[in-house]
Amino acid sequence: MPEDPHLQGLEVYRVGGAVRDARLGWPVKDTDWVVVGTTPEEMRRRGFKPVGRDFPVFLHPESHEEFALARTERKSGHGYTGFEVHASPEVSLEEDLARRDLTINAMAETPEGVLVDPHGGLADLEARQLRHVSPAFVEDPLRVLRTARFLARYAGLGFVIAEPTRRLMRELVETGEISHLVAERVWTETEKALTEPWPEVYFRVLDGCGALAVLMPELAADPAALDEALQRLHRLPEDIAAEAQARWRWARLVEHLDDEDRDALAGRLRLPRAHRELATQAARTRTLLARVARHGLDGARVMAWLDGIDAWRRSDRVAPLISLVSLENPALAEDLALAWRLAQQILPKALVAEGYRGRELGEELTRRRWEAIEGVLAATDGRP
Ligand SMILES: Nc1ccn([C@@H]2O[C@H](COP(=O)(O)OP(=O)(O)OP(=O)(O)O)[C@@H](O)[C@H]2O)c(=O)n1
Repeated sequence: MPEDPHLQGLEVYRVGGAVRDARLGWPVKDTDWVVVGTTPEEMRRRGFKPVGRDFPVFLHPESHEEFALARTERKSGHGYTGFEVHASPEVSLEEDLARRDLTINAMAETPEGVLVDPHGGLADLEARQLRHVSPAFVEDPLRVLRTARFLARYAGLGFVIAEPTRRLMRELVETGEISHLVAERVWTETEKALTEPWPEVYFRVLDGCGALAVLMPELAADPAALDEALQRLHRLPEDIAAEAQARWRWARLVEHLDDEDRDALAGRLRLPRAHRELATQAARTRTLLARVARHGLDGARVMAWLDGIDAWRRSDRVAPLISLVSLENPALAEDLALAWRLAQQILPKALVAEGYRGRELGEELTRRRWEAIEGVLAATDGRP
């Protein structure tokens, strides 16, 4: 790096997550840099590509790593828009580090690897403490969620949130500041948290400081149900794609809510449609499990479930949901798989060939599928 011609004569420091994670022995995702003592014009002249909307950030012409000009930030209102950014060649590295959220995120390092650590980040890293840098922590309520998310990532390493920081988090809730967060920021942070190794920790931290009751009141309303939901986060169907993990975890988190509460929550957070749909499917599957446990298995319940998850049009949905069922009731999962396989073989095309049309076609299709399912259930002894 020191001999990189694009950086010749520039004062640059590695900052943030890269410095932290390297020292933790955690995989370093991408490296962010701070540049001190220069101007946007000079960065462009060196071939850096400006990308920042709200503050001056540039992409390196070759490595494409992010280089931000040192800046200070001051709160000037509620929420995200309420920030005054000041970037100029006079802003020092120390000033830039002082605006950051947690001490472990406020360390910098020269290209040669010399640590600059004015806030005791390394000591906190070693003591496993998430601690705020300064009282300015309260200037951005998103930091409550970020701190919860970092704990969801590092809890297994023994990290805790320092008590004074917990106090500031509660303060951000009590002053109502947390309620100014826009849905998009809340969901972005929550979705990231759902991909962390200990996602349940995120929700426990938010619940503990009162933020969950403000941001996701449907989840906070019933502590016992929340507790169970958090335990479910690690119980997912087999073989789901990595990109689907957050969606599945979310679905498991909210599957116990009634339709109205689940919709209200999804609406408040402006969830993407795929998340809403999967949550509904998980809820329908939960209903099926409960009905079968109470009343036993019959064709009507299986049909209601298949209709409820829109299985006939979206057959790809069925296998993962059956996998979900098998976590709780493997015998039922086997019956469902067989019933579904047979019912799926009954095709509209064949009925058309027999002369069925329109409404009669639909009714006959349902009747035969039902029959196929009943046939399977009668033949298996898996009925509770
Ligand atoms: N509300 C915020 C957002 C970001 N930061 C600072 O900006 C840095 C970069 O933010 P981001 O890329 O979101 O976090 P990382 O620490 O790099 O973590 P991740 O591993 O999740 O990317 C953080 O380290 C932190 O110092 C902050 O102080 N307050």
